This record gives sequence, structure tokens and C-alpha cells, in this order.
Amino acid sequence: MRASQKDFESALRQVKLWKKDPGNEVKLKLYALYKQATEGPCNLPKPGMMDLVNKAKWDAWSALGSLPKETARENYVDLVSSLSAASEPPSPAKPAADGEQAGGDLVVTSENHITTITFNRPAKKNAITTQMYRDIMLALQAASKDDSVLTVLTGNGDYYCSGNDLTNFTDIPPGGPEEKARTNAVLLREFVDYFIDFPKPLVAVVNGPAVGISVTILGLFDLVYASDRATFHTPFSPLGLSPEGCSSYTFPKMMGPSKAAEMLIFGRKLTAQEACAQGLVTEVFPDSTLQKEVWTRLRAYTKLPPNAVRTSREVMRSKGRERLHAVNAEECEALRQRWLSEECASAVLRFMSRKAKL
Ligand SMILES: CCCCCC/C=C/C(=O)SCCNC(=O)CCNC(=O)[C@H](O)C(C)(C)COP(=O)(O)OP(=O)(O)OC[C@H]1O[C@@H](n2cnc3c(N)ncnc32)[C@H](O)[C@@H]1OP(=O)(O)O
Repeated sequence: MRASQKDFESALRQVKLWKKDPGNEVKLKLYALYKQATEGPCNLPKPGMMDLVNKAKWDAWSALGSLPKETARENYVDLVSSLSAASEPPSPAKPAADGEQAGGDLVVTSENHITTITFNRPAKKNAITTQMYRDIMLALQAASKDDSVLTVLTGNGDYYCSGNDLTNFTDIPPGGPEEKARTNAVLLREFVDYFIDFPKPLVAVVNGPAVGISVTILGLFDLVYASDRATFHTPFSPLGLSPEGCSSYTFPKMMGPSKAAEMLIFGRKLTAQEACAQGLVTEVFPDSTLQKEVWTRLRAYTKLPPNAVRTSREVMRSKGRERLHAVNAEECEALRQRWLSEECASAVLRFMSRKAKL
């Protein structure tokens, strides 16, 4: 059945009412079909390599070649109707479809002298947005002053964290990609500095797979407890990137240079057991008992004399702190340059157009 102009307009209105973001892949398809249906084949000049968003849009539209306007209109209507059921708002009685809890992308709680910071973006595998980096710093600042003895980082849902949200690279400011790379480098340096300087024991409860920066900063934690479902993956080279979170220093020190190279240069993904054997993980627990066992143990640790805990930690940490700050600065500068590379731009584009996954 051919879609009429009325069907097309109704589909356009329907899309505007969607409450749930359909994801980049779908948005690019809709954009391309819309442009083809209303303007015909793409004859705009190709945007520059660093203009990630417009390049992805241009690629999607150009890929439709000389598809007739009527067919594009029909495909648009079909796509919208097939997706509409999935985009209907959840009924108020039910939890949101993606399982997000009230409290936003980051949930901070304090109980029994433990402050817990939870990544809470399960629908996006807990990828860290620019706002979340800032909120984590605020949470650490507050936790450093509250009455908690331990600070825990964990994730809600099936992932611990899928690392940096790759769409953080796509909103290019007026100063262009150079300004974006500079501000990202400043934010990253400040973020990692918070972990280097944090005055209380830091504990990660790695409830599922961990990727990128959520893995590298584990080298700055005191305890890392992992589910046997967890994996540890730092795919920097495939992304055109280089290591951060002081891992270029902490990982070789912890696991030896060649094991660190396999992870940080060649992107080998470790199981929880392998990560434990390399010293990155303190202990692995069956997924079914992780929460019970870990929280029981952590509550017992909070009963230890707090000043003794602090002093022991400080004498273990103080010697290496200056070195870690220097490493952090060096890694951020390397990344600033990497973010301006064609290798990195292509990797982000591949992810956005869903041709690539880890
Ligand atoms: C201020 C800047 C500081 C930068 C610091 C430098 C940091 C570097 C890093 O952390 S590098 C690592 C970056 N992470 C990745 O490359 C992971 C990318 N994600 C994937 O490969 C996959 O999503 C997966 C393997 C994590 C999970 O695959 P799968 O189980 O098949 O799920 P989906 O792919 O369908 O994912 C569901 C949903 O989540 C979105 N998503 C997942 N990870 C990210 C991410 N890192 N950034 C943005 N979005 C992410 C994914 O797009 C899906 O969204 P959709 O449903 O399509 O809207």
C-alpha cells in the first residue's frame, strides 16, 4: 500500500511524540528518509571528517542514492509504524521501560558509614555523560567530607559501565573540534585528579562488564570486588584513543608491562578471574551472591578504627601521588591530540552508525 502525504505527515507528528530516544541508528535512518522524501537525493558537499554529526547525517542520506521520493516517504511511514509500539510512554504504574530509577543518571546514597555512587543509565549500559563526570566529582567532594568510612562505585543493571559516552564527542562548540578536545582534556584531568586525591578508601563493586575509563580508574581504587559475569575491556586502539585514568602507569606496575600492553595497546578483554590473577581485581564472587557477600564484608570494614584506616591508607598512597598527577597530565595531553585524529573520528562515526561494536 502506498503511503499518502497525509500518512507521512502523521508519521512526522508521531515521531515528535515519542518519549524514548530511539537511538542514533534509527534517528539517522529517519533523517535520511525524511530528507530523501522531501528534497530528493543528497547533493550537498560532504562535511569535514571532524564534523561528526553532519558527516553521519550526510553519509546516511547519500547512502539512499537515487531512491524515489515516494519510496522514501513510504519507507519512513513503515519505519515509524514499526517503532511506534516500542516508543509509547510507559504507564505511570509501571517502572520506565529502561529500568531507570528516580534520581537521574547517577544515584548517591549514604548508609551505615558507606557512601555509594551508582551509575544509573542501564539503557545505555551506564555510559558516562559529561554531566555524569561532573556529578561524580561533586559526589566525591561531598563523600570526602561526610561521616562515611568507605566510598563505593557500582552500576545499576547488567553492566557496571560501558565507559565514556561516545556521543560526548559529537556536540562540537563554536571553537570547533580543537576547543572540544581541549575542554574534554581539562574535564578528564580534573576527574582523574579527584580519584588520585580522594582521602578515604575507594571500593568498586563491579556488577557486570566494564569498559574504557571505568576500567582504567580501577588502578586508583583500594578494593575491586567483581561478579564472575564482569569483564574488563580497554579498546583504546580500535577507537583511535590512548589510555587514561593513570593506567599507563598503574597497570604495568600492577600486572607487568606485557600483560598491561595486551590490555591497553591491543585491547584484550579480561574475564573477572583473569583480572583477579593480574591484580586488577581483589576478589571474584558468584554473581548470585556478590551483593550479599560484598556488602556484609564492607559493613564489617566500617567498624574498624577510622583513624587507623585513614593513616594506613595515607602512608600507602602519599609516596606515589605526585607521580600519578604527572602521569594524568601526560595521558590527557596525548588524548587531546588523539581526539583530533581521523582514526578517532572514524571510530566514533562507526559506533554512531552502528557498524561497529566492541
Ligand atoms: C570528557 C571525556 C573523557 C573521555 C575519557 C576517555 C574515555 C575513554 C573510554 O571510555 S573508551 C570506551 C568507550 N566505550 C565504548 O567504546 C563502548 C561502546 N559500546 C559498545 O560497544 C556496546 O554498546 C557494548 C559492547 C557496551 C554493549 O553492547 P550490547 O549489549 O549489544 O548493547 P547495545 O550496543 O545495544 O547498547 C545499548 C544502548 O547503549 C548505548 N551505549 C552503550 N555504550 C555506549 C557508549 N559508550 N556511549 C554511548 N552509548 C552507548 C548503545 O548505543 C545503545 O543505545 P541505543 O539503544 O542504540 O540508543
